[in-house]
Amino acid sequence: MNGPVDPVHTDGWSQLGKLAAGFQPDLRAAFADDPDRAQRFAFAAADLHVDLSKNLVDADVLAALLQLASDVGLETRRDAMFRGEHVNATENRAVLHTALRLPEGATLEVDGKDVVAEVHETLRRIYDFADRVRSGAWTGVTGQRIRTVVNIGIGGSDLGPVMAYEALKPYVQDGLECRFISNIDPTDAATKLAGLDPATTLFIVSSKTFGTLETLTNARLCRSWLMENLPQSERSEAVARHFVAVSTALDKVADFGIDPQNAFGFWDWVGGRYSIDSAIGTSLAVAIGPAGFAEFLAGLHAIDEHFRTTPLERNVPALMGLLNVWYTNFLSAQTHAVLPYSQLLHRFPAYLQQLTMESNGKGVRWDGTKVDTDTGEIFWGEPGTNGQHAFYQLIHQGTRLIPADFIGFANPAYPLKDGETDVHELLMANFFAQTQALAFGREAPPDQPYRNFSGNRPTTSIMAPALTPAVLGQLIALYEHITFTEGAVWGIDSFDQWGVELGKKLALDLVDVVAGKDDGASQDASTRALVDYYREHRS
Ligand SMILES: O=P(O)(O)OC[C@H]1O[C@](O)(CO)[C@@H](O)[C@@H]1O
Repeated sequence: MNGPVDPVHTDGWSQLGKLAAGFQPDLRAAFADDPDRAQRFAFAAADLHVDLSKNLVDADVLAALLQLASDVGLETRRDAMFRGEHVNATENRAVLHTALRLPEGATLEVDGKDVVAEVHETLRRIYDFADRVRSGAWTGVTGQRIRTVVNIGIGGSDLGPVMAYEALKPYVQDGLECRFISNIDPTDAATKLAGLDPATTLFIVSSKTFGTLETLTNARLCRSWLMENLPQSERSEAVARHFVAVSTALDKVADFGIDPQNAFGFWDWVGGRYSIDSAIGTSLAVAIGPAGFAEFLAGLHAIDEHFRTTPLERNVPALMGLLNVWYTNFLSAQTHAVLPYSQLLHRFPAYLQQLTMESNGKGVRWDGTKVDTDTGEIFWGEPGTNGQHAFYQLIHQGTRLIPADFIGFANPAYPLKDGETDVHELLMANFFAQTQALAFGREAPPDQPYRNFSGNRPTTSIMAPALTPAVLGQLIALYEHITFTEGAVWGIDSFDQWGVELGKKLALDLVDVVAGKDDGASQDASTRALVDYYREHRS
């Protein structure tokens, strides 16, 4: 693979630099001068309707962004990813989460193997397992059916499953509940296990590497809890009936004591933060059933096809990724808000934080050369309207530019009425009002400058008919490909995560110091003092 292009030395970049100098956005004028703006900047991608018209963009900026995409070879890199080339250069791996959602019968040979056949073979096993749990055919040691599935995992082995489970709650089978244990803070295991009946609880240990400290510690805590709370006579079969595993390291699964028959594998070409559609989604498949999970995969695939085949000027993930580059590198935006007008998406911003920040928070390009521009947007957010009563003040009147994605649905999951008023309509009126206020502002009397709304604060509105499994899949794939686009422009490897290594190693080095088995003499003075404080105050 050729080395990355330094974007800063491209024609597109220099055009954007010129356009940014003295850039005076005026969305009021832009709409007044161009009656078709709302239509011209509205795009369809599968079931998603995406309105980019309230962004700080005009025809010249758009043309320069598309020039930049061409200069850095965005489409070439995209095609290389879909083909299974080793675009994860620092780990010398293919990047093929898109293969996880290819329909049965498709073929894709990678490193001499048809990966689609393997994907569907694993899906069949997951679906069979999900059916058995859902029907009650899979029982615990006392013969009772499973009522609670506890996913034990962290990072990509947690954030996707919990986000999707929460988002698709209306599709979860009655009488089944999923819980998620991730943090090594023992509070997490203690509170999530509270009130559970071991006889009706099934654990899914989800870890790509099966070597993650948090996950293995929590898995052992749960195993002990199970053993302590089941009658002595039932314990010998307990792990076999109450533990399954998801991993690429099936040998380590066996070492933990889980029967490889009860394990679901996946492949090193699936990155952790791109793995919700692999066996890592097993808890979701159990919760919403194989048909729902298949619909979810089809949604992801629909956006893959859009990204793979649509010309860039209508390609929604590409356009959104390029706009983010415009804001980050040319208009000095420091962060990016994601504001779902759906309570069901309350974990979506947290999910996106790993997807975008672990992918693109890099200071060197994929060939090891140093980047010479900002990379990696800082994503954050909360569901509307809660955010409106918390931090929107800063988005409306603060000094920083914060591009914001608003996500909303025409149909509610719970159509409640307050007397004659449809409450979902109140929610959506807020969505529309906020994007309007941010774009167009309102001028205050000169003696009341604190009431002034400058407007020209950019938003993207993403809408769909309803939050179905397919639409959730589409939203995930949309942001995956936005992330890919930004990484391709910056020339970075969006698929490694070396930045998490050092902290993990130092934590292991400090375990004995914290326990008082090592005097910590080799530690720095601040760390030593903090550990001393901890040890003095620990009762
Ligand atoms: O699935 P695993 O191997 O336990 O890893 C969990 C998470 O840890 C990370 O490697 C970061 O530490 C993530 O990329 C990953 O999703």
